[in-house]
Amino acid sequence: MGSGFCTSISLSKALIYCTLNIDMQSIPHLPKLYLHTWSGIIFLAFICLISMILYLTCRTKVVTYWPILGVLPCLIQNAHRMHDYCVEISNTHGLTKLLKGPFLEILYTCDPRNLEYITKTNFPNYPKGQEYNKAFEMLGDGLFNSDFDLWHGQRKLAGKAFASNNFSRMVSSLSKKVVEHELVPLLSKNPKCLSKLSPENKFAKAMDDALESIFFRHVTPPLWWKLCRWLKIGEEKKHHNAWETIDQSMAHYIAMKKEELLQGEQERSDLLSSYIYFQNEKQEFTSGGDKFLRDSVLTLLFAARDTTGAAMSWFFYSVLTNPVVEEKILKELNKVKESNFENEAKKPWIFNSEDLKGLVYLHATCCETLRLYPSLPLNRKEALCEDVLPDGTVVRPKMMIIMSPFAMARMKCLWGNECMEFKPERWITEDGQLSNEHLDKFHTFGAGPRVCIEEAGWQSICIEQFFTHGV
Ligand code: HEM
Repeated sequence: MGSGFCTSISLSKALIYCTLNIDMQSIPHLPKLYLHTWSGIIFLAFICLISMILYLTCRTKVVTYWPILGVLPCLIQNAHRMHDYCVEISNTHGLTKLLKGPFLEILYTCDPRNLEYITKTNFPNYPKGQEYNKAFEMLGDGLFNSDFDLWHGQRKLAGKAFASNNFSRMVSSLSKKVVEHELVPLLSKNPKCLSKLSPENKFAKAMDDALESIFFRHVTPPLWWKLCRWLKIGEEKKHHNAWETIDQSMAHYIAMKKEELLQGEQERSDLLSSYIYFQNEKQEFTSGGDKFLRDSVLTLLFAARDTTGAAMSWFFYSVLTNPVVEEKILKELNKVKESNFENEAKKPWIFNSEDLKGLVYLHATCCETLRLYPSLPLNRKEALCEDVLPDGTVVRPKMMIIMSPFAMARMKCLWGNECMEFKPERWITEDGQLSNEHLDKFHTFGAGPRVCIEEAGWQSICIEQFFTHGV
């Protein structure tokens, strides 16, 4: 090493002499300077070589541990394709993998036994956690973003609001009205109405921006996004602006609804009215004035809006790209049409939730859509105390746990060799009934005490909103 180093110095001296034709001995301190320059170049070359080796290994290996940085470079490199990356991790490293970086310890899992244990069996040990709460700070103290007693109180209130008969009646009739008087005419007159040229809805855009920036908060180190928030740059600038717009709109809706209720214009059927009623009744956890109303209703909007939108988009995509499935659904719907619609000539036929009850193939198609394209592809929890998961993995306090229903759906060991295929038939038993065989590995709605509040009723609400036939 020493002699090689000296040789390279002499060679370089000769090279410079030949090229520049300078008498190097005539320049004072030159050998010392060369020595510094060359050791610097060699050091840089060494760093480049190591980085290249690590880069190539990182490209071919799914999870690589870099010195000091741990898995951080791999996470950053794959942030834009996080869901596919989870599938790759599971296919190469197994259903559960510990990922470590500076100030970062993530336990990634898509093992159904672990998910069941975390969300149900030992639920109290796995709250969403402080870092999750900070990432979703925009939702305030709403149900989605709270833990422990506050969550319990909010969950009870939301349960009461959803259980009201007025609410389900209102959703049912409003959905039908929207389809009949707005969606169908819009689609018939202007098939490009959903293009980017449609007029911008400020509130909708703010909700999109907010969700996108919150996603980035989940996949970047907390210190980094907090610094960006402080500087109001990049995704955090978007977040800040979205927050302002959302707050203005929410304040407007709340004031409008209070006014309507004061005038006695409306019965208490929507969720905001229910929350105002709970507050007037001084029920537990409802103090906090308009902030309580804003946090509760914004949470429901966040929880319902994109989950349903994504599910419906993937549903139509899957049906359109699988003509055999489409044919089978139309066959089922035609039977309902024949028995329910006296005046066949009157199009479009708009089905309501009652009409769609008992349509096994349609239900199976929805389940298959939500299996392959879960609206919440990643879910996150934080461990309180040390624990051991059913697969033997040791969990340490404060460890971040990332669960991936998206990856779970793509595991051959769980769903068989045809796991990637869109096959509603897997949800139907031999005697034509809906099968509950797969429910233990179907975590699209979560499970346990924090299972999606709409889990039971989602199908009736969503399908009714969009299902039209004969347009
Ligand atoms: C296809 C549609 C939907 C899917 C796939 C879905 C999925 C989920 C998932 C995975 C969770 C998280 C469970 C957890 O943290 O462990 C959740 C929670 C929640 N969902 Fe949904 N959801 C859907 C639609 C809706 C709708 C329409 C509403 C309300 C109108 C809603 C309200 C909520 C609420 C309030 C929570 C929080 C529950 C809690 O933390 O206790 N969801 N949902």
